[in-house]
Amino acid sequence: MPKVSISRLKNAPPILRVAELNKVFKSTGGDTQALDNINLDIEKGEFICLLGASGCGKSTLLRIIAGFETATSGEAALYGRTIDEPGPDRGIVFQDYALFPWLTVYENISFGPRHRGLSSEEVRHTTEKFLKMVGLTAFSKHYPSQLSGGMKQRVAIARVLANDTDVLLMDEPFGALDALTRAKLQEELLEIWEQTNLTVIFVTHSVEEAVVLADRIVVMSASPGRIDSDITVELPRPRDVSSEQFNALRRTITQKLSSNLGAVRQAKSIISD
Ligand SMILES: Nc1ncnc2c1ncn2[C@@H]1O[C@H](COP(=O)(O)OP(=O)(O)OP(=O)(O)O)[C@@H](O)[C@H]1O
Repeated sequence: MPKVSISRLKNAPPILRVAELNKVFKSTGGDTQALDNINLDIEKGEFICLLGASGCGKSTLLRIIAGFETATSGEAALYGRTIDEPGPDRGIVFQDYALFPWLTVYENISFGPRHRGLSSEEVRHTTEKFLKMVGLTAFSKHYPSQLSGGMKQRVAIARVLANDTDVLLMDEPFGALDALTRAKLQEELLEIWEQTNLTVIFVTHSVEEAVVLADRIVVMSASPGRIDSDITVELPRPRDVSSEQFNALRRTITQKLSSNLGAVRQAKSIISD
């Protein structure tokens, strides 16, 4: 029995709209067009993976949605409001955890709720709820340096969840983890996603990770960063990585990425000739 049917997404209102968005980085070495005319509508509750080769602009797009970076033209809007700064409606999880090393696990997670002005009872309730959700209740008094990579990433996820965020932005969050821990955290993330109303935008290089996780895979191509294709994943959950359908989709997407890479190499060689 699939845990989540993608039918739960039908008719959900779009909450995030990226429209005609361009990003050019100017530097003394020349301009880099990181993103070229990106258009993307994301519905509430969707799990989107941004997938593409290094340099295709995945992180730049995520950082613009997070409000850390501004578009050169076009816009990203959440609930109809242009994003021009970070906000509590979006939380970001990076590959390198970005925890406060001087705070315990409990204090890292309770930091947001305390600064939101919740009562001490609400802070305790929220912190304990998310500690439990990520399976770290027994480690609440540990410091980040006393945790494994997987545990640190669980704390980072719990910290974002405790901020009562709507959109969870994840930039290759499991990229530094070993294969087994990565698979476990993917499973846990999907469980959390099912228990909450979160919209997830997840950046990855890994085709397999995207096919395991996503409702939609947005495949990007580089130089400049563009959306190459937007693929709805109809496979039931939990997904069987050894199934024929899983592998057929993985192959199709890998071929797309390879042909994108080939086109970029060809374009670069024409430019440099
Ligand atoms: N602050 C910056 N200044 C100048 N150029 C930048 C800056 N940030 C990114 N770029 C350039 O923009 C392009 C897209 O970079 P970005 O990091 O978004 O790609 P990515 O797909 O996330 O890559 P990776 O998978 O390697 O992290 C690259 O050519 C990169 O060199």
